Amino acid sequence: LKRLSTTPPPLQKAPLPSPPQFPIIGNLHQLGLLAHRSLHSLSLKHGQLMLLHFGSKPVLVVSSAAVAREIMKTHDLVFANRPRSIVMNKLLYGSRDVASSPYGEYWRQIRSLCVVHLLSNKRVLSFRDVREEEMALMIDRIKQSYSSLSPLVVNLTELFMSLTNDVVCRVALGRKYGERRFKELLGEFAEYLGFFDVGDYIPWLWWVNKINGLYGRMERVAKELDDFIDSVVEEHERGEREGGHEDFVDVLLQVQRENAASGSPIHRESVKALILDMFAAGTDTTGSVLEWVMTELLRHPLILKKLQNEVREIAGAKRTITEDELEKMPYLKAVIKETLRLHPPVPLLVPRESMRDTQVMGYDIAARTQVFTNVWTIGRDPSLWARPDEFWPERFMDSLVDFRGHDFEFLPFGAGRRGCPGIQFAMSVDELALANLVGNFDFSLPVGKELDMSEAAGITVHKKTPLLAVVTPC
Ligand code: HEM
Repeated sequence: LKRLSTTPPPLQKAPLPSPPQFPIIGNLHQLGLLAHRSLHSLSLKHGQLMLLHFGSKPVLVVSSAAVAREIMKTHDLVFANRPRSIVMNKLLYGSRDVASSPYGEYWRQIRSLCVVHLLSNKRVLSFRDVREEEMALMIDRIKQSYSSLSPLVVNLTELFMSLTNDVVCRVALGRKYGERRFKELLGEFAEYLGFFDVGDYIPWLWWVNKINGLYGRMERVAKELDDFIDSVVEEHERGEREGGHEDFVDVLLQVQRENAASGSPIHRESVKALILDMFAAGTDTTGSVLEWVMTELLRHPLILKKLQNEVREIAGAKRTITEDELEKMPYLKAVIKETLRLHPPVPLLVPRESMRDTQVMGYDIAARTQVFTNVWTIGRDPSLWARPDEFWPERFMDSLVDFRGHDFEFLPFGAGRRGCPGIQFAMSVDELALANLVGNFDFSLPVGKELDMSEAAGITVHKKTPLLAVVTPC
């Protein structure tokens, strides 16, 4: 028999956590420079469904239409969650927005508010004159800078970002806010949104970005943006806004009043988070489509010519294209689709997370596995697309394939419950801008300039270098 000891055994030191197997990275896109491209190479080697480990987190990488269908259709509910993110919590009022909110009753309410009141077809149509005015301003600005004495080189990247920002500003806040600091803040905000935070994957390293000051910088940006949006909301509440359109803040305040009366109040922070979501999800993405479409058209002058013929024939001598006329421009729509296939603005979609253990294509997938769907790779899959790497809009002319989330080989806006609710909004801006640009101007590359096709890092993928073109009124 062993004698029972009354003295407690010495405390065992807890084993130190083993060093991370995964390199500590600052930005998702440094995961082999550009994530969607490096994940593409990995999937060529390892297949269309890969399970990686980012620190302590299992991460599923989907690179085929068949697996995407399993995730976003067959098991859409299981994968309807978004992973928790320290960055989103800091920037978006504890993830009270639609895009980063975890799946559940709150998300259902706020998404429905967004879909029914802000982004419905009827509401998008009601902003038609805002879009048409902004297009006319853009065209005038270019024409006024033109002189027949020297070629006019336009920074199209800048032009498109300012266009989409102005449209979203007017629609969401009621007027344009051109102040430099506001634009800088939105720029920093967008940059932080794409940040790959090591603390989300290796929890015991949560302090790294606190110590290096990054969280502090994010909190300052979030606070400044909050002060700004607060002042805009207060201005609306005091009824100080001059005339004009009913904007998103008006709509949300109205819904807030109605809900308060019926006993289910909407918090002020939810209103502000939704407004910020419109900027976060709507400006960069919509601008990126225009940037890539013009890049491809500069590379393919015959396609540009064919598009100009279609647009100019319908516009006639007046040149200004209205939204009604877009319906008569199937080639324009095909050109935009082809751009979205080759250059999806959000190539890995917004990450999702499984809510319980499940099976995908016969493999066991644990609860809380994060999912990246590489729609960039799927859009170039040679088993689904003829001449996959070629910019060939004709492929869409007699095809029913569309980007609304039913065709899993073409998912630039995602699909299922968490699919993008802003498709109508984005397409109405992109189609009108493209038609007016190619209707009014000829485009060529500046002499001696090569087209740089490289992509910059970020959750939304832009060109690495700004797109410059010689623009000549016709
Ligand atoms: C060409 C432009 C755009 C592209 C390519 C795009 C793409 C996407 C993608 C890939 C997602 C995630 C889908 C998923 O998880 O399955 C998403 C979500 C979202 N988008 Fe867009 N988007 C665009 C424009 C817009 C616009 C203009 C708005 C609003 C003004 C918007 C609002 C949202 C919101 C609120 C979500 C979150 C949905 C949720 O989590 O329930 N997007 N978008």
